[in-house]
Amino acid sequence: MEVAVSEPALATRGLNKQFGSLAVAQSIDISLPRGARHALIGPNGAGKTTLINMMTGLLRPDSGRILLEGGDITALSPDARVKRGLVRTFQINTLFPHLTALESVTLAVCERRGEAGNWWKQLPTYGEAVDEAHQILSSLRLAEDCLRPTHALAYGQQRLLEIALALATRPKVLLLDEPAAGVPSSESAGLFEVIANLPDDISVLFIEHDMNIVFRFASRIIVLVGGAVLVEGPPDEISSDPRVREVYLGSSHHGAAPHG
Ligand SMILES: Nc1ncnc2c1ncn2[C@@H]1O[C@H](COP(=O)(O)OP(=O)(O)OP(=O)(O)O)[C@@H](O)[C@H]1O
Repeated sequence: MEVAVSEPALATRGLNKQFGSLAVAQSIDISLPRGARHALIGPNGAGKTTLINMMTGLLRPDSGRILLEGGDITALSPDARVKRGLVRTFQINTLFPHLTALESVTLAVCERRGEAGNWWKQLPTYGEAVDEAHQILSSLRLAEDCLRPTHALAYGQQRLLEIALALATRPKVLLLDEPAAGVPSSESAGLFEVIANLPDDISVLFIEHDMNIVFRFASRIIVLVGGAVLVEGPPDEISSDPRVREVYLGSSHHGAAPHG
């Protein structure tokens, strides 16, 4: 399908969701342009993960639409969305501890190529899958450790491996839910540097609570409060926005207040 260049990589239109009487998404209109490095921030319970869950199809919105490169994906299953290029990582570790990084990513490449169940029948092309996996791991600075079992990798490397598995699906849009969760703060900037340097044809939306990281690596910031977008803009505008300051200084949360 030919896609107009002006079409956002991912967009939500009038997205609404209630849990009982609690409105967790209220008329959410978000546009993620191609190549974006956007952050989704907000206090605990603002509805960030719920929004990502609706984008990926884990949760159905009560109303509204989700568009991937202009095409309506609201009714598609999570698997169908991954096949179309909308891929996420989770806050929790979902890795196989005893496989090496290279084995895990090779399996993910084979899965994308439809060879996962019978890779042994495809030995000639299996080498190509290993090469592709190795190249992905190199791009994430994991090549040196790619033959070590996953459980022996540093936690920051394990989080990068999660991203490597997502890259093996050849995503157009990557949704990263706290990709540095649990990583020592001294390592999280390195992890975000890798994310910022992903190829330009991958659009990224990440949830992150560390405001130093958000202001350093996001090109735009979407602030969600009480299930609604409070404000969206570039880091300098967001850091000096009095409404954002009030939300962060006036309520409990587990990140630092925006600086600026
Ligand atoms: N399945 C569910 N059923 C009922 N309420 C839910 C459900 N999932 C989330 N909630 C509630 O919806 C609100 C939004 O939750 P969500 O996890 O999306 O927030 P968040 O912004 O991601 O928070 P955090 O920063 O703590 O991860 C919270 O009040 C939460 O308790």
